[in-house]
Amino acid sequence: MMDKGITLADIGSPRRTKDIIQKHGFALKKSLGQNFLIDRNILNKIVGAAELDSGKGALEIGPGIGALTEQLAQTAGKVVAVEIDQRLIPILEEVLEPYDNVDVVHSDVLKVDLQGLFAEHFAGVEGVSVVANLPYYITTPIVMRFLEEKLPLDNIVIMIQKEVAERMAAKPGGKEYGSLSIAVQYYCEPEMVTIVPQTVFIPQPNVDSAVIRLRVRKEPPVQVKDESFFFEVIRSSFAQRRKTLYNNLASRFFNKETKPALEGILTGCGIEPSRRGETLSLEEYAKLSDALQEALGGA
Ligand SMILES: C[S@@+](CC[C@H](N)C(=O)[O-])C[C@H]1O[C@@H](n2cnc3c(N)ncnc32)[C@H](O)[C@@H]1O
Repeated sequence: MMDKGITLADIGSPRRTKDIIQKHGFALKKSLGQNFLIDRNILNKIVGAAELDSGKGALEIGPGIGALTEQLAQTAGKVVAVEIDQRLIPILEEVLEPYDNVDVVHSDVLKVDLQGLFAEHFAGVEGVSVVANLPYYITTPIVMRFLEEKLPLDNIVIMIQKEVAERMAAKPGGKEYGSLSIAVQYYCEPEMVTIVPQTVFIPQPNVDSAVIRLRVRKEPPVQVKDESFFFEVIRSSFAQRRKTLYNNLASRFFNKETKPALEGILTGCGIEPSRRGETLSLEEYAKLSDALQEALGGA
């Protein structure tokens, strides 16, 4: 396939990326996390991890100049790319012109009506995955928005800062394990796909990156009576990492008079009060959240 004399499937090559940027006089904005991918091997790994086929859809966040979008368009049945930067819209329309299965939406992914977007663009599609080289400054709010809205997703395959990927995949006991690990693992099964060197971007970021696949669960692995209280308990348990679980929970949920009950609640769940939040498993948090809620009169 040819596009004005240029071979397709190469937006992500260093040469073509530079040509597109130069032709449009585009100045990359650091504040929007604009580090564009210029490595075919990494692009292939991202797309491969999303397990797409011609019946499936891909939602890309932040297409930039379309390097990943083009690979997705060649693999998925339908691609929707949400880009915040108005200056990139005409560029995307031009470079993606040969593909009739791509819709570019000019919007902020944190504000766009995701349910409406799914209904409008993915009707009749068998399964949708989020696939993105994310703007790192808002990785966590983006991922949490997709998970909390309970969109019908198969996978979330994202390039993110390596440390954040490690936190998402962390198991109890280590220093990376925290409220992000638990929230992500409640909704998904995380799996590291690959570590990515800084040299595959223009311009190069100051941090190391990783691609992670979050396979979205059909059902959470634990049942809780009240999801929002469960997450509140988790956040409170990590409020001050040096404090014990007992002290963190006491400052959030108890006063002087009610505090003596906490020890019994914890031991009743088989949890030593002197443990720290980072040692508890998802199952233990589920048990603790239900017991605390009952004791506090919320059940
Ligand atoms: C790391 S770049 C990735 C560009 C391209 N996908 C690639 O891999 O080369 C992040 C992209 O996200 C866009 N972006 C930043 N904040 C956004 C937001 N809130 N909503 C949608 N797009 C956003 C940026 O303008 C940029 O195009």
